[in-house]
Amino acid sequence: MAVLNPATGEEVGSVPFFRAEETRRAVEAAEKALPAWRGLLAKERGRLLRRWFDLIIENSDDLARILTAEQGKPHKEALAEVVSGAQFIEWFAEEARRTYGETLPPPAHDRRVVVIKQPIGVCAAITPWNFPNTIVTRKAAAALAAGCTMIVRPATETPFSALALAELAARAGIPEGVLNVITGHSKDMGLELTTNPTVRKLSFTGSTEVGRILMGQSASTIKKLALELGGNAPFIVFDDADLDQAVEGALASKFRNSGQACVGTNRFYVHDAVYDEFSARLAERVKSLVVGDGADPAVTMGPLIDTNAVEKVESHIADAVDKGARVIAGGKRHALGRSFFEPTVMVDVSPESRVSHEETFGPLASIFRFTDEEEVLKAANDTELGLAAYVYTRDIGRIWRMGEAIETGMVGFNVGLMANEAVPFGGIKESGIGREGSHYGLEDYLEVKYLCMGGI
Ligand SMILES: NC(=O)c1ccc[n+]([C@@H]2O[C@H](COP(=O)([O-])OP(=O)(O)OC[C@H]3O[C@@H](n4cnc5c(N)ncnc54)[C@H](O)[C@@H]3O)[C@@H](O)[C@H]2O)c1
Ligand SMILES: O=C[C@H](O)CS(=O)(=O)O
Repeated sequence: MAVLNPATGEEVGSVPFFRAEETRRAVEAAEKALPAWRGLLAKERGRLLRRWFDLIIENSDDLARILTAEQGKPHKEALAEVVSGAQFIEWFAEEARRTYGETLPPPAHDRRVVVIKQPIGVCAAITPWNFPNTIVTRKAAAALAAGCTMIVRPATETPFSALALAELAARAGIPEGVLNVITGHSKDMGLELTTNPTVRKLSFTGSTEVGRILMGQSASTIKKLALELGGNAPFIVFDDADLDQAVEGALASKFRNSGQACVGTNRFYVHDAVYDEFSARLAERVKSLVVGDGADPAVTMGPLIDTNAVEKVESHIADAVDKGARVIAGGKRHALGRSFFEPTVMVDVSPESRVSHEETFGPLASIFRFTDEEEVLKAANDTELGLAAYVYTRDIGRIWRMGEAIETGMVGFNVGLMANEAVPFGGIKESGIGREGSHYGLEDYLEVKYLCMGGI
């Protein structure tokens, strides 16, 4: 299966196109490796993960170049993703030793209660193309730290980042079968991973539509699930906001990875009192982005993953303009052609527009107006998705009211980027189940077992 560079159309390389049989073999390899891996001391697993982290950092520039070649993001962003991904491994290398159990007050004089934590077992991961390094490591590091083994099926478009990570894991001394990367037919592999009874957990990151399919397929074997799905993040700017902070936060939250980020802003809500100034300043800032091949160090925004993604952005712009919106920056395909698109800012967007309920997943900032807190909270929550939200205000009372009332798994106040290895990353409603990163991320790969000691 050929992998193409989205910036140039050139073939980056090719990978095997496996199907269900090879997937079964990968599951068997993970099952075979499990007893020895879970039998290691936690600190022994931690040392191997730490070595993996060290090798990734040593090879971070090459990993970033692989990432840019297959996914398109600028080298600087790719390097940041590789380092961020490695930091999940560093975190779980340390966290491995903190899979604590406990004793509970006995229910009777002749009983004692002990609670232990054990690894779930063989786990599977299916990952998307937009962050092909860090979304693999945040799953694999937690799974391996807990004593699980894992099969990873990376996105069709971006397999090499995962394959390179697996190569470095092998060089770090992580035994064969502990981390397995397979490439090939997504549906066949997904069906095998969701219905094979040896696989006890599936961790999926991708669209809500596919998450729904995989959740259904997993029911036949009652698999544990971690689902990191679609987003529709609101970015709310109140009249007391620091507009310098808000514009820089907006640029990071909206235009990182050409807007192809699940936690990226999808809807801007700006108070009437600062609407014109914020919009004009964001449009001006956006015009400074340099669009091109991410391998060029001067480039700050790469191509979209493919022309289907471009067509979705165009359809959102056309729909919004039909309903009264105005484009004040960008608005069309870039002169470079292929899947390059001009970073775009639209104002006076109607709440009836598709973009208020559909994830654009592209470099389009759609700015809605609001006048009061109640109105904007209602609008922000008017979606079946609930991953991330951003609020710019300096009013402490409002921060608490919005933080508690917004229906998302994560809320950033006066920041545009908030994901890292030490925090519980994840969504609510149809944005998913479970958390990745922090000790919550390790708990997601452990089973709780109750031991009842009688006859004391
Ligand atoms: N919540 C998060 O952390 C997060 C992170 C990144 C991306 N996403 C979401 O992912 C979407 C974009 O990524 P995408 O286009 O890769 O998503 P996608 O759902 O199309 O694909 C995700 C993965 O699933 C595979 N896949 C697709 N159909 C499948 C099937 N029927 N059975 C098994 N596997 C299948 C794909 O090959 C890919 O590996 C966006 O909606 C974005 O919001 C969410
Ligand atoms: O697409 C969403 C990813 O999870 C990006 S990150 O977690 O913000 O790095």
